[in-house]
Amino acid sequence: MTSPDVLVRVATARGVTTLTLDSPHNRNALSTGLMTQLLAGLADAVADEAVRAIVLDHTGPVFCSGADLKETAAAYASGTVPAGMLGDVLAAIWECPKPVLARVGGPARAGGLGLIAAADLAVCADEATFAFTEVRIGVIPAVISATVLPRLHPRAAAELYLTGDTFDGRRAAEIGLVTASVPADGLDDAVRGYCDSLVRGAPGALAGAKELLRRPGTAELRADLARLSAVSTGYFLSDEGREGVTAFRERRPARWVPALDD
Ligand SMILES: C/C(=C\C(=O)SCCNC(=O)CCNC(=O)[C@H](O)C(C)(C)COP(=O)(O)OP(=O)(O)OC[C@H]1O[C@@H](n2cnc3c(N)ncnc32)[C@H](O)[C@@H]1OP(=O)(O)O)CC(=O)O
Repeated sequence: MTSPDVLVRVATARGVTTLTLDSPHNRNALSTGLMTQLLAGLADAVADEAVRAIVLDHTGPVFCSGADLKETAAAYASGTVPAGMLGDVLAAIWECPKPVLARVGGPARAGGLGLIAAADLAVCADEATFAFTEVRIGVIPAVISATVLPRLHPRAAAELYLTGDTFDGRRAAEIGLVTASVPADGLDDAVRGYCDSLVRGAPGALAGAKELLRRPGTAELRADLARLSAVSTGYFLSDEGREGVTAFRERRPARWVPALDD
């Protein structure tokens, strides 16, 4: 029997801590509770000298469905939305001195793509699907841009941010959103192979190599994320954001203004 209060499971073996998003009922949506536990799991893995690498995994069919739109809908009553914490999570992954690898066995949407892009390595199943759905919800991929844009070609970013269209694992690998896309039955072997390589590295050298990869530096990232969190909050609180989130909760198409001609 698993406790509903545990949204991120932690297991450590052979130098690798696996943080498993475990909220399948809402497709591992980025609720405040899940993000709090993810931040705690990351901090513990960083502090543990026995840990050389971190894997972000998931239970259920979906890697991550992005911002928790039901929590957001409920928060409208208080005139605010829980948008800021995602920036802290992305910064914690991006700045983590230990390599982080995302194991993506199923779909990821919007904020979930921020997690994948923040990770140093990401391996997905060919059948996994991806989409920057934000504009269809009336918001923009603001916070996640801090990690996604350094990975993507500007042309791919423009196409995918503006259309919200769904793409598969092979395309995700082509455009650099993931490191590799493999048949689903080879996913665990591929993840294990990368982890075996990662744990062979000297811990200090791994941290130093990550710092090189993160230039121009973490101060800029933090400042960028603070600004982007405010932008994101503004969109979630806008008329379009409220309509998109409400339409999601009511399981109906969003009604944008002005409406399209028939
Ligand atoms: C970070 C920033 C922005 C965002 O992240 S906006 C979030 C955008 N997210 C989405 O558009 C994803 C919405 N979800 C889906 O498209 C699908 O659920 C899925 C991920 C493709 C999975 O499909 P599947 O058929 O497997 O599951 P269901 O659709 O039947 O959903 C099951 C269950 O889960 C609930 N749920 C799904 N996604 C969310 C979510 N994001 N938040 C809350 N709840 C979610 C869904 O409502 C169902 O619940 P029921 O009670 O069973 O109805 C902005 C920035 O970067 O700044």
